[in-house]
Amino acid sequence: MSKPGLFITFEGIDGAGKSTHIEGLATALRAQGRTVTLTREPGGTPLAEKLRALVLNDAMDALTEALLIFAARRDHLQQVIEPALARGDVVLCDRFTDATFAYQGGGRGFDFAVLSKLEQWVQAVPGPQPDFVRQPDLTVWFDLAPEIAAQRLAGARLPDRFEAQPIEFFRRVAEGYGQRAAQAPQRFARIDAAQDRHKVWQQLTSAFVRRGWLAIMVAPNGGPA
Ligand SMILES: Nc1ncnc2c1ncn2[C@@H]1O[C@H](COP(=O)(O)OP(=O)(O)O)[C@@H](O)[C@H]1O
Ligand SMILES: Cc1cn([C@H]2C[C@H](O)[C@@H](COP(=O)(O)OP(=O)(O)O)O2)c(=O)[nH]c1=O
Repeated sequence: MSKPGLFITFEGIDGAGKSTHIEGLATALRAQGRTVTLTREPGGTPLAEKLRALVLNDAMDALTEALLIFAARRDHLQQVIEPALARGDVVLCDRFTDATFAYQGGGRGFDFAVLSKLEQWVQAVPGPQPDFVRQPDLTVWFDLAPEIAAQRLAGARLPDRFEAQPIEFFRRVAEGYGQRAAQAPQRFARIDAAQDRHKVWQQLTSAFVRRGWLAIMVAPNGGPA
């Protein structure tokens, strides 16, 4: 029988080091026989990528921003994530709803109750129970002080609407992630992202080995560590 699908999300403030490791993890999982769907939010479908370009570049108020992000999420869930999980894929998704609570809720100060309502509507999909709401099986949280993230990003790339925010914004975003992790501790694996790349990779793969999702510790190229 084929293995059940797994939905894994990656979170953290900009510059925390997510992108550095996601592809390596996909390679490691593929090397162990899993089919991996690698995707991101906002985005992941042609429509959601158009919405991403608007959200990252155009000025708008906080409600418009939240609605566009959740609209993109609904399309992404229906077109990509749910079909992949139904096939038994491992879905590795760079950001998901925790980012909305952290950035729109924590960062922008938008109403958490409204975000929770949108989460319930948008993530309601056919499932084992009639009122099933899709949530990640695991959320890997790259926890990093905003000061260190800012140093890493300085000059690394052209900032978008979020990356251009002052450090206080990222303090609130980081707090938002902390709150979400405290609300669902069993779903979160916290990574100390201040460590060097190799140690971060080791923490990341350990979280998968502990859950039986990777058989051995593997190097970023898919080989033994
Ligand atoms: N553990 C680390 N130590 C130092 N620099 C890092 C580490 N991990 C990533 N970086 C660098 O920090 C920057 C941001 O990393 P990135 O993976 O793009 O972050 P994110 O995707 O979370 O925004 C990049 O220039 C990357 O090379
Ligand atoms: C998914 C999501 C992302 N974002 C923001 C966080 C990031 O600054 C930006 C894009 O995320 P990301 O893809 O991580 O950016 P990059 O590839 O440049 O590292 O969108 C939100 O504000 N809310 C959300 O719900």
